[in-house]
Amino acid sequence: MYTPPRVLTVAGSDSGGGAGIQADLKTMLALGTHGMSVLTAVTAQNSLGVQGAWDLPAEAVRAQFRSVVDDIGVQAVKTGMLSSPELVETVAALLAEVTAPVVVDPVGVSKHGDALLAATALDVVRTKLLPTATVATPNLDEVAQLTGVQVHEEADMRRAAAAVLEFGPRWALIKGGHLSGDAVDLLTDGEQEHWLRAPRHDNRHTHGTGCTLASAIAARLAHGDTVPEAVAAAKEYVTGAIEAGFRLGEGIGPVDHGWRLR
Ligand SMILES: Nc1ncnc2c1ncn2[C@@H]1O[C@H](COP(=O)(O)OP(=O)(O)O)[C@@H](O)[C@H]1O
Ligand SMILES: Cc1ncc(COP(=O)(O)O)c(N)n1
Repeated sequence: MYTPPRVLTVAGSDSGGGAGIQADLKTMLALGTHGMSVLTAVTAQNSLGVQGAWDLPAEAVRAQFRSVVDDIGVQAVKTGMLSSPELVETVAALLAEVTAPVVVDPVGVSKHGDALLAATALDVVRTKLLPTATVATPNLDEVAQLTGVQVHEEADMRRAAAAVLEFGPRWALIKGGHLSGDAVDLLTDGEQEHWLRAPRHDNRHTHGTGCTLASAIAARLAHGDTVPEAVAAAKEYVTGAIEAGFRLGEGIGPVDHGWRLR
């Protein structure tokens, strides 16, 4: 009997279904894996923004993680919204005991500018969470928050990646989605350098792009891809999902996780 690779997301819930745990699980299914979740926080969220957010107790995060890892096992893990210093610390300690590859999306702020990580948690992200990462996937705002490096053009992305690698992830994927022109990301481990370039789709329905990309990387890693192979496949998937993004509610709609099924 075939058993699909198992992938775990440790992230927050987006009630609107476009980002967070919901985006992660849809992506994992679309890429042929069995998705599992450790919920860190619950948000009341829709296409207009985040209307409320509540953290789960650290004990609940630890218990979910134990339930999944001790019985089912994981072949890759992805982290997203971790919200508070205490939860970042808790998750970093749990990840330290995992041998599977870990994709850390250091989620800071939602597309609408709502904070999803306390400013007081930045230091724990730098010193405890990033060192556990096989791949860290900051967007340009997160790069600036974590390293102080401001990226205004593609040429600045090398400096940004070097600054992120200082915190200890094996690979840094600097996402250039917030620049103009082609959607260009830089993947590097400090030696190899891979530039991933896709046409920019003029589609405002981009809610969940970062979550989707990071989960797709984790799913491909669980299938056994190398990091460069996984990131290339994930970039292709997220680009198609952005192109197919659709209107939902009155604001920014989601990417289409099911685009390959249509
Ligand atoms: N309009 C767009 N067209 C095509 N690709 C995009 C677009 N916006 C973002 N991307 C890509 O989506 C992925 C997520 O990037 P980004 O939006 O910067 O992350 P985040 O959601 O964390 O802010 C990256 O691969 C980026 O290049
Ligand atoms: C619960 C939750 N987690 C993450 C994001 C970031 O979304 P994006 O992928 O668009 O940066 C979000 N809006 N909500």
